[in-house]
Amino acid sequence: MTLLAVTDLRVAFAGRGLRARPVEVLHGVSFEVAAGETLGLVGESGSGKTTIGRAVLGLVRPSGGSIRFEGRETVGLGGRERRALARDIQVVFQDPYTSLNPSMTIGDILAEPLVIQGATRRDAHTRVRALLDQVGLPADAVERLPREFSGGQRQRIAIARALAPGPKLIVCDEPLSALDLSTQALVLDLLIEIQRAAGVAYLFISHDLAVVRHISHRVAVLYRGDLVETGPAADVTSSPEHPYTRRLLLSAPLADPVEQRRRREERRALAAAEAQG
Ligand SMILES: Nc1ncnc2c1ncn2[C@@H]1O[C@H](COP(=O)(O)OP(=O)(O)OP(=O)(O)O)[C@@H](O)[C@H]1O
Repeated sequence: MTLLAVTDLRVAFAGRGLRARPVEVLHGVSFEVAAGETLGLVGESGSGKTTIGRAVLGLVRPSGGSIRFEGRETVGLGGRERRALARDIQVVFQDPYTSLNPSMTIGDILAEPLVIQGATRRDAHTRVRALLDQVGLPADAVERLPREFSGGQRQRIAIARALAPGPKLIVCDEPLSALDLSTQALVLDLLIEIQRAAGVAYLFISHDLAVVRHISHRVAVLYRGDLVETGPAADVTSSPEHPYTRRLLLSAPLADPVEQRRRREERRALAAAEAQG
C-alpha cells in the first residue's frame, strides 16, 4: 500500500539580493514510499535531499506539486490538521547533539509527545520505559539529561522520541553521519530491527551509498534537484543505469588502494565522457 506519494514536487527559495528571482532547487520530483518500506534517498551535497525531507514534514512550502499521505493531500495543511499528521510522520535529524532539549530529562523528552496526544502521566511513564527498552537504553535514563549520553545513545533517544507517537513514516535525515563507524553500524541495525517490529516506513536520506544499500528496499538518486534513477536497492547500487549514479558509486571510499585507484581512473573517464556529451 502506498503511504507517501510525492508528485512533481517543486521547491524554490528566495534568491540573494533585492531583485533576485527565486531559485528552484527541486525541479519536479516524484516518488512513492510504501507502508513498512525504506526508500533511500541519495545524492551529493546540495542536491536537495534535505529539502525533500523538510517538504514531506511540512517545514518547507512547495512551489508546486503534491505530497499525499495515505491518499490525502498534505501541502497547505496548517494548524490542527498538520499537528495530527505529525503523529504519523516523524523525523530523526543528523545531529544528536543539537536535536534534544539540553535542559529536559530523557523521561520528559519522551513523555512530551505522549502527553500532548492525551496520555495520562502514568500511561506515558509506562510507554517511556517500553520505548527505552526498544532502543536499548537503561530504564534509569529517564532521570538523566542528554549531556550525560554519548552521540550514539543520544541518537537512540532521538529514535525513541520519533517512535513515541506511533508514526507510520520516519524521515531519517543523515541519522548516522555524526557517529563513528562502529556506532553507525549499531544504530543502523537498530533502525532495521525497529522496522521489523513496528512496520514503520523510512525515507532514509544519506550521502553514504553503503549505508543506504544496507537499509533500503529501494533507492532514489537525486542529482541537482532531479531524480535521475529509482529502483530496487540491489539494482541501483550494483548495476546503475544513470552515469551520475555510477559516478556516485565510484566515489564511495574503499579500503583497498589498488581498487580505489582503478575506480578513480574509471571516474575520470566517465567525467570526461560526460563532458563530451
Ligand atoms: N532555507 C533555504 N534558503 C535558501 N536556499 C536553501 C535553503 N535550504 C536549502 N537551500 C539550498 O537548496 C539546495 C539544496 O539543499 P539541501 O540541503 O536540500 O541539499 P542536500 O542534498 O540535503 O545537501 P547536504 O547533503 O549537504 O545536506 C542547496 O543549494 C541549498 O543551498
